Amino acid sequence: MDVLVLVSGFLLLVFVQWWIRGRSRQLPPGPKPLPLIGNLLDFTLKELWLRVNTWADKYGDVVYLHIFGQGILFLNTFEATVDLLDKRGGAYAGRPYTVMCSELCGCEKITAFAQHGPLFRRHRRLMQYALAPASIQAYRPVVISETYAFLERMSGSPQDYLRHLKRFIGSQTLSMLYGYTVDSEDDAYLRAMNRTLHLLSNHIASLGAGLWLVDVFPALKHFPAWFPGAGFKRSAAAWKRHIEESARMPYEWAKHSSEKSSALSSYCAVLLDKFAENGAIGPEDDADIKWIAATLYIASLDTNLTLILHFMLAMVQYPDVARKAQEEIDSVLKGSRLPTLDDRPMLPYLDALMSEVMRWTAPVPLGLPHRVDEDDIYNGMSIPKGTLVFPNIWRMTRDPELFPNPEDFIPERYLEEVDEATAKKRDPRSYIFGFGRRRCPGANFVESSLWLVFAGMLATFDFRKAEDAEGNDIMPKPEYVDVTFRLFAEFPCDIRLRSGNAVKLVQEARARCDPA
Ligand code: HEM
Repeated sequence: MDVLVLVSGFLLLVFVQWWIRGRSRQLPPGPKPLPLIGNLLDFTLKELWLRVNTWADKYGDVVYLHIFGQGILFLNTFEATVDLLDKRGGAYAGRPYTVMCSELCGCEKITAFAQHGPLFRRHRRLMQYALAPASIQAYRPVVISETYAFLERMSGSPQDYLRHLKRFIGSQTLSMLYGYTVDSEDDAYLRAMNRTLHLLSNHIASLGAGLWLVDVFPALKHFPAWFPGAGFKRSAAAWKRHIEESARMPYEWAKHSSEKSSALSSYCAVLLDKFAENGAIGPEDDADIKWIAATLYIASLDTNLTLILHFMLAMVQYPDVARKAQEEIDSVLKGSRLPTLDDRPMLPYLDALMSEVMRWTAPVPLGLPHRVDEDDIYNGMSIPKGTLVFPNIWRMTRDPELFPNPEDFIPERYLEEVDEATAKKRDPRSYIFGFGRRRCPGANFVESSLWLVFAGMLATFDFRKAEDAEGNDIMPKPEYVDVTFRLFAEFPCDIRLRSGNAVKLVQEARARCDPA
């Protein structure tokens, strides 16, 4: 009898332990996977955020899937995202590790792809210094002069807006990072950097680039490059060379020119000065400054382009909003000059419009993936080490409780009086820049650079719908072309100078920026 009690007790203990372990290994809910390929067929590269939203409706706050065993977790509420990516930030700060991108193409040196380790921490410390509000003041003159140069080019041929925008964002970023002035669209540094961005987005590092076989079967990396089928190794070697060259060239230029007293103040100059104060710059610091600058270029382009294009789309689709913002600008400036950052406190409607652009755009709708570096449990659900975690920023910006009629563009929602907690929850800056230790370090910078573009464009141009051959308005319908950014191709619109005075104001503003 005693033996029976002992054995039953032992079996009960084993069962309880098994049950607890089983429960603790319970993965979050999600669509049912197929053997081996998992949920591969559930994914789409077209507006993936809409598909994820349907999973959120069906399965709730957290949704888990896998592709070939690689776990993928979507966090569908602000609260769940803060719980994991902010509050447990130390464990959730990794990035995906892939043989093709991280190893063969050498992208680990680019901060956005770096694992959560010593290089990442050094980079983030330097970025924090160089992109802090006090340092940003130093780049303001180049930001302003590039903005006016853009408005001047736009006033010559407004219908070429996409070309002007790409040139503007590239020139402004190179200028701010290296103190380098681009004088044509064919500039060698501009071309090299843009090719790096193209390689990363289309061939190496995004979902849109597809899945490399070597990432499913890592042993393939040991094949010699000449081996039939190992073409990926030859491509990776060529791409790696290009990426390194595109980072090296403008940085060498900045180092050389920072020795001259006439050098423009830039991110590189700020950091080179900081190191010079502490003695000679070591090889590790040198490499860090170079790769951070390249990272910042790569991170600036598509994010800025996505936001400015959505701003233009909103101005075309919501002419009353554009008119209201223009009336506010006119009432303060009376057509005497273009708006400057000092005018911002007098233009509250424009501020509300900018917040609404950020919310409505949700430029990186599913953020960038964070990799979990240790096994974790959340609300009784198991999150295995190595899972890639995506914040569902798209859903946060469409929360109907916070934003009634979320698909409509309504700046007035930001003019309502609300308590501090609600204001923080509704501020798109609380989520569009990502979370935790990976949160976008460029958030402070774009706050003033984007405001200046929006204010300048509204002061200078009218945005209308284009007309078809019969004179009917063409409703612009954006075609999203990227899986990471809400980036769309050109859309038909009719952009015109507001008046002859607008050209004069742009030319005067430009002239004030030119060194005497
Ligand atoms: C224009 C609007 C921008 C938006 C909406 C935006 C948004 C984001 C988001 C969502 C992330 C991922 C954060 C995460 O993993 O949780 C990110 C990362 C990053 N952003 Fe931005 N960004 C913008 C502009 C910029 C600019 C202008 C710069 C540089 C001056 C910049 C530099 C970076 C860098 C370096 C990272 C990688 C951070 C890391 O991996 O540690 N961003 N950004």
